[in-house]
Amino acid sequence: MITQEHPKSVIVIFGATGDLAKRKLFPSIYRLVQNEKIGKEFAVVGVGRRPWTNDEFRNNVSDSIQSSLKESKDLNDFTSHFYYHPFDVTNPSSYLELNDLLGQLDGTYQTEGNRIFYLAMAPEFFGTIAQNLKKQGLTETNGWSRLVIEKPFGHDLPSAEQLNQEIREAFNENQIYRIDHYLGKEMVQNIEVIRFANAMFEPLWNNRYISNIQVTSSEVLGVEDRGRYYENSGALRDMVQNHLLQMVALLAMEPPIKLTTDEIRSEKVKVFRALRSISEDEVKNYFVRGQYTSGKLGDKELIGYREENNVDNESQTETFVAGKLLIDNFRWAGVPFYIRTGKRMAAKSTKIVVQFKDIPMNLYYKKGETVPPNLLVINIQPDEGITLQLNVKKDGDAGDSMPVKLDLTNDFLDGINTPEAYEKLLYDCMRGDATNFTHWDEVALSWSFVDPISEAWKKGKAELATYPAGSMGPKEADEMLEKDGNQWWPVN
Ligand SMILES: NC(=O)C1=CN([C@@H]2O[C@H](COP(=O)(O)OP(=O)(O)OC[C@H]3O[C@@H](n4cnc5c(N)ncnc54)[C@H](OP(=O)(O)O)[C@@H]3O)[C@@H](O)[C@H]2O)C=CC1
Ligand SMILES: O=C1O[C@H](COP(=O)(O)O)[C@@H](O)[C@H](O)[C@H]1O
Repeated sequence: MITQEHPKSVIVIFGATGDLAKRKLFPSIYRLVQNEKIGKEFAVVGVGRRPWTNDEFRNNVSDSIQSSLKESKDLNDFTSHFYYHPFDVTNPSSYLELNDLLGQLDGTYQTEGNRIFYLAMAPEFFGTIAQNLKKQGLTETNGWSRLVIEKPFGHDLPSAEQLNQEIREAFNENQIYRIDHYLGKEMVQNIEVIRFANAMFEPLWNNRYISNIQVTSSEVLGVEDRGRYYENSGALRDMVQNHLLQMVALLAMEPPIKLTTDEIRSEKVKVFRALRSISEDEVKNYFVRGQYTSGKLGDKELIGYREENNVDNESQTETFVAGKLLIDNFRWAGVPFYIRTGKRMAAKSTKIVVQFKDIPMNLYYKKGETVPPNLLVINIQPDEGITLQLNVKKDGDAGDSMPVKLDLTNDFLDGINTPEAYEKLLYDCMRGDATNFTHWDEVALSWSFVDPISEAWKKGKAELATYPAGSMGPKEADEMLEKDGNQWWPVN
């Protein structure tokens, strides 16, 4: 059941001394309190191995908030709800002491026995933690207990199945919240509303009127200090298996009969089932992988991926992926969904471009010229909003037209006040709303789609292209669309 307001809970963060907790989780909890989404009935217990005291932990939380948010007030009051409990999560007996602390905090903060266990740690610990929580009795409370799991959920389908089995021995599916932070982004959540609340789009949202859909998520950052993780992951597992496929599912799904978690998830699952699987030998025709070499962004000289920390100097890991997806159902037969993502690209931008089919006859452009297509652009980040590219009469020339953009960016959204994705997802989890978390079926189907691609690459069945850091990816990604008579639309 979904709680309507002011959910109460103790939140245990495993990995509370790590990067994700500091950059995303603490500021999100702070904003939930400041925005009065949660009241005083909450406590946070941080777990890590570092021998910090409560005070050291609280100082770290304060620093994180001051460095991530423009304004911070009442920090002492806020951090007084935070407790640190150091232990190695592989040590079963330590969970008993943690349970005692949770019992005390339940009483002090009147959290009604509700517990969130947030696993902000490397995935190899997920199964162990879940099982220890169950075995040592931490899930037996008067209230509810929920498990939030960070990505990546496994490395491929077999490892994801194994992990799922371990977790399911301790928690039911309805207690498990697999986070995909893209599903918490305002404009990703807006995809459904734009599609299903506007009479003008839904009738056109099919293969009769849409030529192709492009989903780009480009990053300016390189791998930073995550080389060790990224070498085993690459862009396919890091971004495509989760964030990009989730956006494709939201764009392609049928209208759910109700806005409930189960109905929405079941429509997304149907999209994953209709995704045309690609055999290892076909991968080179549908996917391009690339790796950045040294380059320049503005005045800044950038090193190549192989020179980054903890990266093999002969690494074959892809830092860029572009792909062409086909969805074999009545609505989408014949419409390519092009996706691309990469690190060290020219711009930080997540954008969806829906390109409509050409008009049947060109009355307005000169012979040989084509009328620019109508484009619906959903800007997910850094700007949020939508633009619609239409053709209008060219000034003073009755027989000519030109494209203009109907820009709804500033009119309805103020990016500064838009809640962080993690803030929304944490709040959803506290309220028991799992709609914007991924169900196991979605995870399993997306691995089934991705596994032959990574297998083909591992076996060298497709070239690893290169691109200079600071560019929009390898030329092979442009050629993939050119073969279909299409082109990538600019992201900025
Ligand atoms: N950082 C990011 O931007 C994103 C991260 N993620 C995911 O979030 C998770 C965490 O990532 P991130 O914060 O970057 O990782 P970090 O390496 O920064 O943090 C790892 C955390 O795990 C703790 N830890 C490691 N081993 C143990 C152990 N045996 N017992 C107890 N604590 C332990 C560390 O504590 P200590 O050192 O004190 O032992 C530390 O708090 C990963 O699954 C990652 O894939 C997902 C999306 C984005
Ligand atoms: O999950 C991940 O996402 C980030 C990009 O997230 P965004 O919200 O900044 O678009 C990516 O940098 C990271 O490698 C990946 O693990």
